[in-house]
Amino acid sequence: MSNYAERLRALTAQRGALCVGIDPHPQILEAWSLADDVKGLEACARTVVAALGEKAAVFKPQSAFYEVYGSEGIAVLERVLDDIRQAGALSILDVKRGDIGSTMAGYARAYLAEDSSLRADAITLSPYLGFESLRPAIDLAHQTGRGIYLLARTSNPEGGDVQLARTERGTSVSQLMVDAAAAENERSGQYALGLVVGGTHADPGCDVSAFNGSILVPGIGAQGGTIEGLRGIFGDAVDRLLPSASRQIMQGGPSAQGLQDALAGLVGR
Ligand SMILES: O=C(O)c1cc(=O)[nH]c(=O)n1[C@@H]1O[C@H](COP(=O)(O)O)[C@@H](O)[C@H]1O
Repeated sequence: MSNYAERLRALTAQRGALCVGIDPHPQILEAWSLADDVKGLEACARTVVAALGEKAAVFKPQSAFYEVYGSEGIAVLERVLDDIRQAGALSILDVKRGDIGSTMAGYARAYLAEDSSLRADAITLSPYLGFESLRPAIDLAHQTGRGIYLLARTSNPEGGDVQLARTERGTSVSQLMVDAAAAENERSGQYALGLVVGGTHADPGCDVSAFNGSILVPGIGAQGGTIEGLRGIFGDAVDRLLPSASRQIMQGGPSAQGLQDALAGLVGR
């Protein structure tokens, strides 16, 4: 069985390194003339995968927009994750979970176990209860060949309050996470751990030049980040980036052509 890092490398080589966020905001539903209900949610999310499923390497549904509609919204999320699998693409389920280890084991089973209906190829996790609190998820990801993206430096302006704080040794909190993830990748040899570093900061405040996994870069488009700006921010690490845009692509819909043009506008740059 190939692991997440290997699958990601193979697929981005074929389809380009871009992640399509599937965030059916109420404003997107309205712009697509869909009702703000579970039927509108399903039509919106599954239209994105139908139009782009064989063109993009990675899709990232944001769980919040599905959870809003309760159990029926979660059922839609399961079908969207299945559509992504059927299209031969990879899924990153954006759940940003983080909890004490014993609870983390539950989240890990929900998203990373082979027999879970909500399984994804990778998930986003928050390491701010301590890197080691994520151990059950890290171990399960290694067992099932899945991936984890750790929030290191988020795209939002408030993130710096915590992530740029310095320890008594002068290292930023985000750098601690970068270094912990890199060490875990070296130890396991699976490179299952990636980072989330927003594409919205001229200086992200952590050095990822020696990082050995994938770097998810949200914030492209609606939050002001650009593909052209990535080399200036990330230097040579640009080859390990997985830029991600949600609204910028979904605003191209609902037509398949409009979505494909929006995707091509980002990948082609
Ligand atoms: O983990 C994420 O994907 C994420 C981390 C981060 O630092 N910033 C960030 O915007 N995101 C997510 O990326 C998506 C960004 O959406 P757009 O701004 O529409 O492209 C949302 O689903 C956010 O929750």
